[in-house]
Amino acid sequence: MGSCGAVVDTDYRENEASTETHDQYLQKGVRHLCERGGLTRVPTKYILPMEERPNSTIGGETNLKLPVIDFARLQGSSRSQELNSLAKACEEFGIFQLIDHGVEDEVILRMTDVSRMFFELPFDERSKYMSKDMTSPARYGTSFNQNNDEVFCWRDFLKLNCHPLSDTVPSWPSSPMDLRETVVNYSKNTNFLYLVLMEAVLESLGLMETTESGTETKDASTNTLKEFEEGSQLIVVNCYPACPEPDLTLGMPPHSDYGILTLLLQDQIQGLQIQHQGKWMTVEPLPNSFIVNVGDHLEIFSNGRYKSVLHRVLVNSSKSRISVASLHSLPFNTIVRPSPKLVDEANPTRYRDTDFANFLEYIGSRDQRMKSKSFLQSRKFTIN
Ligand SMILES: O=C(O)CCC(=O)C(=O)O
Ligand SMILES: [Fe+2]
Repeated sequence: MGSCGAVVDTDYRENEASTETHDQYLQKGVRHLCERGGLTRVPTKYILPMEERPNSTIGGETNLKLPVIDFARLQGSSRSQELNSLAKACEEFGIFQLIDHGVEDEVILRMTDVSRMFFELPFDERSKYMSKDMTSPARYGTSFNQNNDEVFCWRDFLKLNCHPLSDTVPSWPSSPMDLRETVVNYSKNTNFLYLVLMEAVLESLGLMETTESGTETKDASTNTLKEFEEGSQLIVVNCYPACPEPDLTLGMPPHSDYGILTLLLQDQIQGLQIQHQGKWMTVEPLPNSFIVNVGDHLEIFSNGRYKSVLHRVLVNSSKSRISVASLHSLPFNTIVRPSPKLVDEANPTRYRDTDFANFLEYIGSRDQRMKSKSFLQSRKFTIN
């Protein structure tokens, strides 16, 4: 471990003016670190303690075929069957693959292309968007929570706030030239999928009212659906450069996503793992699909019936990997609590009321690597 630090420290001293500390150098991100070429070891800052390394934890070898939900069937005559599968997937896995989603190949292809091109820009161009402000409409950064992370993870990101688009887009990167148009288009498509999925989620939880004639009405759920429509959307483009020592580090530490649902687009390079029945399992990429995660807020809203999924990202020594996560949440100032219809004597409220401010406070307070699902744990009552 010591010699590894020394190798990179030498590299760093040659490269940078002496006023910059090694830590400040690493704050510029993994791509910046790799760009000079010839990196043969990972810097000490990225080396996880033995017990947190990818191969030291249980599982990891096994590939997992996730439950598959067919978006087209969800809207056709097989809806009730598909709703059952949706409920089962959210209860048992907290994650599924969404196929037949109707988003055009062109929209997806352009999104992955523009993402790759952004990370290939010169560092000075990317760094214009570096910011410590978590609410900034465009934020380039590295690791998970680079201000607090004791050990860094092997990932750079670009986070684009999509709500409301008319306010936020002008602050997004103007380079690559078609980034804004491409992300707007992509975000509208994923937001549409999200809203249709949420209607299905509400129905699968028994929260849609039915009239006497048997036709569905949204009346009782109108307010809830409206809140979802007015919710926030954050596009996170993740870049995991090839890593010289992938067994020592992670692209992302174990975490659950804090919002309602995440729609994830990954390329064909493996890396995502979920924890299932106590074991880390690798998610096999399925072409033309989105991966959909249950987030902490949906676990709370469903009073624990649907489970947010713990996941992490492995890196590899030969290929750079790109993923695009679209995180959907309720509006920032909304209090998230279990739906009253899912609370009764047999199922008392399991979670404290929570909002975005609680989350920000929590995330700012500790090293993310140690937290896993503990934000959610901190919102749990310990009565049962
Ligand atoms: O890159 C991936 O596969 C997962 C990304 C992720 O978990 C996230 O952005 O929250
Ligand atoms: Fe995630």
